[in-house]
Amino acid sequence: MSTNIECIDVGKSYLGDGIKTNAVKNINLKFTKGEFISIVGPSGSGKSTLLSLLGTLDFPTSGKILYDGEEIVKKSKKTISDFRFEHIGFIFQQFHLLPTLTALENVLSPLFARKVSYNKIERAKEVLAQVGLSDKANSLPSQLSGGQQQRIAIARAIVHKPDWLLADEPTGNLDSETGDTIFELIQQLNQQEGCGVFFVTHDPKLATKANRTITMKDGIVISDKTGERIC
Ligand SMILES: Nc1ncnc2c1ncn2[C@@H]1O[C@H](COP(=O)(O)OP(=O)(O)OP(=O)(O)O)[C@@H](O)[C@H]1O
Repeated sequence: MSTNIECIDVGKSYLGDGIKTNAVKNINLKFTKGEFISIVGPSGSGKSTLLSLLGTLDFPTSGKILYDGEEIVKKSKKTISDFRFEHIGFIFQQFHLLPTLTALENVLSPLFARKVSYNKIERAKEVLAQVGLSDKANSLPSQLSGGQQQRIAIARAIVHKPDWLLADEPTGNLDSETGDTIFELIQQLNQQEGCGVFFVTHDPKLATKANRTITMKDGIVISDKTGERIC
């Protein structure tokens, strides 16, 4: 499955305290597997909402999102969860590592209770090596720096070989030098593993390094630019 994604008139509204917030509106976008897309825009412009819709963590209140022509969120909970396991990896600003598990166990955790065709431990060691942390396999998250914890979170996000890596401000908690290194690592994985990347960021310098930049404001896409990578 190549998992191209198409958003058709996608909208998402939230109802809270009787007030309706239109978090995203009229989104019409197409994404091809392997693309590296940055998503920028002011706080509250709908970036995280769009990312959770693309990741099937939430469902649109209008319009639809097609994955190779299929509308996944209309299917059963199990089908949605299997789809997410097979196709999507997530990383967040807060690393969300399990504090009592070692780095290697954290990387392995998405594979617990899943049947896969490869050796799970070998695969986890392989991705730990890809993020440059083979020597930290037995460390607990508390024994690692912020940048190292984010690397472990990235290894965990790609261990199941997803088609798309969804990154919600993954450099937001890191100093700019570490943030740049994390960005470069994600770029490398995009090229080596062939997984597409959605990279939400507030950092315009990082955003321009992607080959496609989507800018949001007040829930709508105000620009969608594809160009040469600057890096
Ligand atoms: N669960 C929710 N319930 C109600 N309103 C929500 C919910 N999640 C988001 N919103 C609202 O939807 C709008 C878009 O929020 P979203 O988090 O997508 O923006 P963002 O661009 O990611 O912001 P930031 O850069 O601050 O993370 C905001 O007005 C927000 O308050």
